[in-house]
Amino acid sequence: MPFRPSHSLLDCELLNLASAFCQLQLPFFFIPLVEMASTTLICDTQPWKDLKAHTEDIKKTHLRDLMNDKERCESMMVEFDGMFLDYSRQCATLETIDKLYKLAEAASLKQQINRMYSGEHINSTENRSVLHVALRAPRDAVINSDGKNVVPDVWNVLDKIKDFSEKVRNGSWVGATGKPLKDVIAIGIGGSFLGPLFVHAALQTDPEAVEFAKGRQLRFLANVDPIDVARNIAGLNPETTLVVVVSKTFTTAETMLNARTLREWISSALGPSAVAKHMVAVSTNLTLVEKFGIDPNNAFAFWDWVGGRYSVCSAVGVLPLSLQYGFSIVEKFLKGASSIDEHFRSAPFEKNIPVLLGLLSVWNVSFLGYPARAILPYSQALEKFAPHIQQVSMESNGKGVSIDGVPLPYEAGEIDFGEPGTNGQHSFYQLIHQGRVIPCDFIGIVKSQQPVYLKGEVVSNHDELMSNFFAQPDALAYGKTAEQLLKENVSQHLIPHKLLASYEHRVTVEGFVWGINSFDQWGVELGKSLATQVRKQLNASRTKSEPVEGFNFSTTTLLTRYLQASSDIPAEPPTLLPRI
Ligand SMILES: O=P(O)(O)OC[C@H]1O[C@](O)(CO)[C@@H](O)[C@@H]1O
Repeated sequence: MPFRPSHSLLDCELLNLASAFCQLQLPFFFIPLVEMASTTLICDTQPWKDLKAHTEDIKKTHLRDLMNDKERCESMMVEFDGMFLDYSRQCATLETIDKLYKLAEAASLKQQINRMYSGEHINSTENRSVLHVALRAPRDAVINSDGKNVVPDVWNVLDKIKDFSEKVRNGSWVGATGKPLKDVIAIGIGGSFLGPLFVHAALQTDPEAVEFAKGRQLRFLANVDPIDVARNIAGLNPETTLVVVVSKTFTTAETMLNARTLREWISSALGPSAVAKHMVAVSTNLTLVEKFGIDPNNAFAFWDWVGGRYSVCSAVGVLPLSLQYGFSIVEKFLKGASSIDEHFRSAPFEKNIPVLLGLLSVWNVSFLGYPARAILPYSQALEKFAPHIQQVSMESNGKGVSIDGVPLPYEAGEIDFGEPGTNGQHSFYQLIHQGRVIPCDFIGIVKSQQPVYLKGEVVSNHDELMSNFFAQPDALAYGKTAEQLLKENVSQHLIPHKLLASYEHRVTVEGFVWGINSFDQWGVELGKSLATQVRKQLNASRTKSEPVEGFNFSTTTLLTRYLQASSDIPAEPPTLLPRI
């Protein structure tokens, strides 16, 4: 069982030292013991073996030569609904692509896609359907889970969001002191934060969306670090602020402590009864929503068949974004995602953008041995795309066992990172150019929403940006690998969801081929469990001066020093809120 060495640097002025401690985690701690099935792993199939052998041929070719083959390059270009994918800079020949289609067949990829759309419980370890596609389905669509068409429920919530967000925006829903609620703080973490933040960042530069957002602020509170609370409430008035608590489970420690902190912020300013007008919730767990003190009528539901990291098209993203930009803008991007869903479901693999992206990821990771992937949008509006896809991809496919619980003899998952171009060129591109081979996704936008032309300049500012978008892949092509996604002049607020849906399905394709469950996340439970143990220890040490015990030597040493250095914190401090 492989150890996952990690290290953290606890360098805190309170401790006047920089000390690192290493802990070895056993990543399979929480995998539920499932019946070891005798299913064949994909690596035991002939197409996998053929691709392994083919790798030797590929290593003898040079991308420079492949790029000179016009017919090859032309056949590696695909477009759909304003997206143009050029994957000719991949270290692959037409024979490679054919072999990948055979691998897809061996993985029953088409059948698995069909099973997902038909609502089968493909998330077998949690016994759930996987139907985030239903969140953006047209009102008259029929998508079943457990024999029930879920689309009417989806639209009941969307209609409720439309109604509520319009009331808040037009001032017919006001706060406890009768003032309109012009600012929103959305509390959530992981999938309850990263997707909505990505879309918000993209819409902030869209002139139409900006017009709708005039006079309003939307902020996101994710980290339990009180600095994040302070930053979020800085300059805001509780009288004109609406807090949206976003949590699929309504149990996530960070989110619930932040929710209690902001409930205190509101109550201490406006009285306890103000919570009813200043706090609403998004969750699947309406019982815990009510127990927290939020009226269930002010809760916006979603369902277990929506994974947290796939939930941006549920009330998780739609509510905060509708409050900020209006439901009509949000409804448009749901349509963008839905268009990709239909494409993914029905397009033949050779024209199917998410399938091609997913198969090429498997090729890079499992055959060429390139575990990392750089996501490089040449658009500052997409600055939060890579952080969102990090969770979608790495929490989905960062697995070590097959969906049947069989330890994998190959690595699954990709190490995703990225920054907008051209910023990355002045940061980590040197390593990609001359250090390691890292497959790159270059994403370009044809028309900027913010055109700037200066007299006397050779090109517009957007063309300056795009000069790099076109240059970098060629600079890398000689020896490295890159894909290019060119977004045509679709309006900005359609792009986030076409990209988002394309990458959601890309990750799904990878998981289907690797034979893993991309829709559970048992691996993160260990950390939550250990944090609970430390939390209890800190409380016992601070309130009853109990010595640190039950931890390994390193953690005991650091915890003891932390407690000593922060011993001036009173055991029972008064309620303290940020001072900013
Ligand atoms: O929406 P919740 O239930 O608060 O969970 C937040 C996040 O925590 C995780 O469960 C673990 O990181 C994610 O899958 C999820 O998006």
